[in-house]
Amino acid sequence: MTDAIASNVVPLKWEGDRASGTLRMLDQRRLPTEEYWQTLHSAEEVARGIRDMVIRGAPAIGIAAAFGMALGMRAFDGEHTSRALELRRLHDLLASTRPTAVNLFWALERCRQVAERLEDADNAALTDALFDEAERIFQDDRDNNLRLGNFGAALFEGPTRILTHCNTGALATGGYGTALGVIRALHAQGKLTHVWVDETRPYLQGARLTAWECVQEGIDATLITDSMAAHFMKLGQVDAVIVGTDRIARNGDVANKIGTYMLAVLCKHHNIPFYVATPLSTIDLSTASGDDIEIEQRDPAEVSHIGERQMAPEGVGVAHPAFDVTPANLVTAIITEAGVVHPPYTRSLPTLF
Ligand SMILES: CSC[C@@H](O)[C@@H](O)C(=O)COP(=O)(O)O
Repeated sequence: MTDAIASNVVPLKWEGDRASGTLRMLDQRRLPTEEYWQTLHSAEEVARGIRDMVIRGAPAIGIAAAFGMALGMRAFDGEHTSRALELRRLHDLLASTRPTAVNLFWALERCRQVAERLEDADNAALTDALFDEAERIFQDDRDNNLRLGNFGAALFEGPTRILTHCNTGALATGGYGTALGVIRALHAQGKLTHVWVDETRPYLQGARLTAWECVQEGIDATLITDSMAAHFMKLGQVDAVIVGTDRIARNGDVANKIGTYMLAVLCKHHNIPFYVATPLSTIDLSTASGDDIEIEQRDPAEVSHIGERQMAPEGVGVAHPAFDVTPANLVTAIITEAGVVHPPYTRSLPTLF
């Protein structure tokens, strides 16, 4: 796959050799004002990085978890007989970090299969194979994004104004991005007129990260609060909405950043297409519908405060579901590296695999 039009932004990188090297993670909590790379040595540190949102975005979480498994195995010097127990512990540690993004569990399952295949190999060989797998997951995700970006861009003929939500770019993936990957491809093909970037309350992934990626890439973007989307749609200034996803159920229901469902309803009202861009690794055919997807509940302080500053009075109740589920009937099409599928998703999604 060509790298020619890919951005250079990555959420993590390996530094040094496998025996003593470290995982470097770009601390996304400090962007856009500071580019600070954390240095991680262990599975425990990787788990903390995912839980604390140093790294976030469904595919990036999966990639980090795979490196966490490799780092965990590298540190293991026990007997072969206790290895299965240690692998289980590492799996559970990493799986407990965030519940909604299925890529986390998908990547850990790939690592489990590697360990199963190498059951009789020594610890060093298994560690090496887990590093190989983590690198493959990383590289494949980037390649898949480039593919799906081109499939997505082909849906648009002329000058296009896109609205997007949360951060689905290079920072959230192995590189390039899903929804932001389609936007990058449109930009590269000269078809993109403008991007509306939802700030994405309360964690501000749009304002802090998508806006930063657009500026880095020279993409003409305007930051809006989530509540302004309807206004610009009514003015006829949005041609399509493209979002990413943390998990798509078998019936096509889409879990994504809180506020996504609201956009899909607005699109229906304004007769605007609502697209979801995703690698196949985020499609979970084992989950029947969105009702079965666990929605992460995050710290209320992320809603009541902006940074350190308290915005709400003590004593008020605060809710913070980090994701919502958009019903399949509001989704115009799902864009993947294997092509674009349309409703009914119960029929079209399985054809992708
Ligand atoms: C390619 S990223 C798709 C989704 O993971 C993204 O839209 C999103 O909701 C990220 O949520 P986050 O809570 O920042 O991890």
